[in-house]
Amino acid sequence: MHRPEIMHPTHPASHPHNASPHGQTPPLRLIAWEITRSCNLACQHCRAEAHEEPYPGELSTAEAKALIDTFPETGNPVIIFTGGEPLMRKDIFELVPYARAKGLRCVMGTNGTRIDADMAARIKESGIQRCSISIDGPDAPSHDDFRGVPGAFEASLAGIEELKKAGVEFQINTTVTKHNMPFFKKVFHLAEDIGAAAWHIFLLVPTGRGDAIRNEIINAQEYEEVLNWFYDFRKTTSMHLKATCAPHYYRIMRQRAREEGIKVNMDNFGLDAMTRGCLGGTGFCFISHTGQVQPCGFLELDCGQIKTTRFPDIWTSSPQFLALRDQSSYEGKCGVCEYHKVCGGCRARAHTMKGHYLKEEPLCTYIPRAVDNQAPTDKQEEKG
Ligand code: HEM
Ligand SMILES: C[C@H]1O[C@@H](n2cnc3c(N)ncnc32)[C@H](O)[C@@H]1O
Ligand code: MET
Ligand code: SF4
Repeated sequence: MHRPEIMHPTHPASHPHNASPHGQTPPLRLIAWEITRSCNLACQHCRAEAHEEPYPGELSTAEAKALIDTFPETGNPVIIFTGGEPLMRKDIFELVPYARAKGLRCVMGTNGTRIDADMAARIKESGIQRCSISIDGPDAPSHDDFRGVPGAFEASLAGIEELKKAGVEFQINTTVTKHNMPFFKKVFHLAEDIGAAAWHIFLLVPTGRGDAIRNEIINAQEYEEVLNWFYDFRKTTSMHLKATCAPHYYRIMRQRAREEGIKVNMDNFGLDAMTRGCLGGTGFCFISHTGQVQPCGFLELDCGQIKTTRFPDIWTSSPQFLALRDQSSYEGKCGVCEYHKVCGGCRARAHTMKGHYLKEEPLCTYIPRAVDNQAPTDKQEEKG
């Protein structure tokens, strides 16, 4: 399928020639913007702890448009309109065309349950280039239980059918947990069967409501297993597969390619060869429903507030973003790992499970060469 517009954002370090408007500041590739936190579902893992009622402090239409005006100053980012449930925001079909008119590429992250024929037509007309729909199990019982509302599975699939009829490309987003790991392959096949352009997996981050289901996080060994399956699935499908919140995938991809004698380059791996596991603060950022800028939606660090500081200035100068762009500020094995530039570890998990966003990724089995040379006690700790 020809998909000229929705580029897979690449890691700025791979593009030293990419001139930035702010000297050393890398261009923004992707912004996830939580335009509302209200939502009609009640998912067990929701980072936003979203509920149906309106949230105070959401940006007004005028504030939202003024924010959009500043996006082109940061590069040419893809804007992900997310939530909460973005379709619950009343002015969504005013904001998307406004952003399109500025030349911005726009996509939407939705649970899909509210998309009927009329909504699908409006989405198409607004200029949204792709929708992600979250599917967390291969059938109604597994999905609905996790998403907190009976009928959610059928409603999401019906929404997808309407998008297809309206000619809107879609991708499936799936959050991997202990509960659905046994059905991983089935969800992959479901995504293929219904014609998804891509399958993006999210690995549970214990934040928001996700904190209460920490025991559902797969362990480091299971991560290796899932990401190795993911690598193998790649060879069998034309869907684009992307591991989000599982930055170790980009290490595993290189380890497997080396074993198989395949070079990691654009010819063999497309843009996966150019991107990085965690782009938070280097090519990606998140803007909350109230205008707080964060490295990602799962890491609630206050990197600046767009109501008081211009968004491009936050992207250029936030101390947290500057730290995330500097390998020497990373602690533990992530700081010395030879895969640092292609992985980076999940900063949100480091924050919620190890106490600080610059600590090492807690769920990685890999022992970097620099650590392997140290005393056995260190190695034990790394393995634990
Ligand atoms: C093209 C359509 C796409 C859609 C609709 C989409 C949708 C989403 C959504 C809904 C989120 C979650 C934001 C949140 O609510 O916290 C997200 C996060 C993210 N996506 Fe995508 N995405 C798309 C493409 C891509 C591509 C091509 C990449 C390639 C690198 C990508 C990388 C990411 C990253 C890094 C995050 C952040 C996850 C985090 O916060 O750690 N996305 N995406
Ligand atoms: C954008 C994607 O993020 C997922 N999502 C929401 N909350 C969490 C969390 N705590 N951990 C991982 N993924 C999450 C949604 O289910 C959606 O599919
Ligand atoms: N509500 C949408 C989904 O479930 C997007 C945001 S999830 C925090 O995919
Ligand atoms: S994960 Fe998405 S669909 Fe589920 S409650 Fe949160 S915002 Fe709503």
